[in-house]
Amino acid sequence: MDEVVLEAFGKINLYLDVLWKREDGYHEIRSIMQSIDLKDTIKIRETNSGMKIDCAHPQVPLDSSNLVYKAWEKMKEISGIDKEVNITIHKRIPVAAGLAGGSADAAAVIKGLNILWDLNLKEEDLMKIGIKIGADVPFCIKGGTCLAEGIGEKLTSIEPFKRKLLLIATPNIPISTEKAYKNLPLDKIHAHPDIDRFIKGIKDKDFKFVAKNMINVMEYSELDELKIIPSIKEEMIRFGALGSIMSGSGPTVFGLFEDEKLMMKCKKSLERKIENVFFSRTI
Ligand SMILES: C[C@@](CO)(OP(=O)(O)O)[C@H](O)COP(=O)(O)OP(=O)(O)OC[C@H]1O[C@@H](n2ccc(N)nc2=O)[C@H](O)[C@@H]1O
Ligand SMILES: Nc1ncnc2c1ncn2[C@@H]1O[C@H](COP(=O)(O)OP(=O)(O)O)[C@@H](O)[C@H]1O
Repeated sequence: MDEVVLEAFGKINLYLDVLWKREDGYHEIRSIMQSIDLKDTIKIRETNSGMKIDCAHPQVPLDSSNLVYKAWEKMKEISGIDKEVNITIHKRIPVAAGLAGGSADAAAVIKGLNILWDLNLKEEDLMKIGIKIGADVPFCIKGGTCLAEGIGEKLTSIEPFKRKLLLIATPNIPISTEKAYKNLPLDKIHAHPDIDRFIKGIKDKDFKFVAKNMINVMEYSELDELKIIPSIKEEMIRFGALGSIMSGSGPTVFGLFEDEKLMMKCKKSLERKIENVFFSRTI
């Protein structure tokens, strides 16, 4: 085999709490991470003519700063295999949007090279490689519905929260994750919501409870780029979403709906002011 094609699924945070800043600059978090059916497609092909990345999306770098390049470098280092590859990214996940698009692509390359190079590494080993690239990469390798702790790398699968209707609205305002964390006034976040109760809601399949209790403390980040968030959330609720919050460091806002027709109406309304509005489902 000299070629593999993989799907790289995006994620949302159904719950995101930031606890404290560590000495290494990273933040300790507690999150419920959820895979969604919005995906990039990654093709990895062995080549002798130099490492090359192809992607038609103008915001995706094609050099060594691309997370797929870093994933290839790490896999070479760990396996001792020094083979060049051509990686083609079909980008559908909005970039720098809080949906972990770059991390999903890196996760797909880690999994893909494990297959292509016959490494037989276990999922846990792949996740350890993933954390060297980014905090969201281990989750993108594992997928599903997980409690994420530490900086996002300590993952515990919980009851699946599948096939829930999502409306996703991504304003065209790329946000740097680093800046969003830096501008988070941790001293003002006093009430940390009850995650155990939230997880119980997922286990009990209490969809309404989950939808109404979703929370993302990163919405408090003091960035001008995030000023648009409350109005999108309000519009989602006005049109019948059972709950609506920002995903990750934003600016994507998603709403959980029960009624497809209401969701359709909401999409039409939001499209008047937001560039990217689309339907998705949890997986
Ligand atoms: C906020 C979250 C929530 O799932 O997602 P996104 O909005 O990026 O999708 C994650 O914590 C983001 O994970 P990820 O985007 O992989 O972060 P990384 O590339 O590892 O780190 C980028 C920068 O964010 C900050 N960072 C990241 C993770 C974390 N737990 N604490 C941090 O302080 C650090 O300043 C780091 O330099
Ligand atoms: N494969 C990739 N896809 C998207 N962005 C990438 C990729 N590799 C590196 N990047 C860079 O990473 C930044 C964050 O991208 P992304 O992972 O989409 O956002 P987020 O962390 O908010 O989910 C982008 O600004 C982009 O320059």
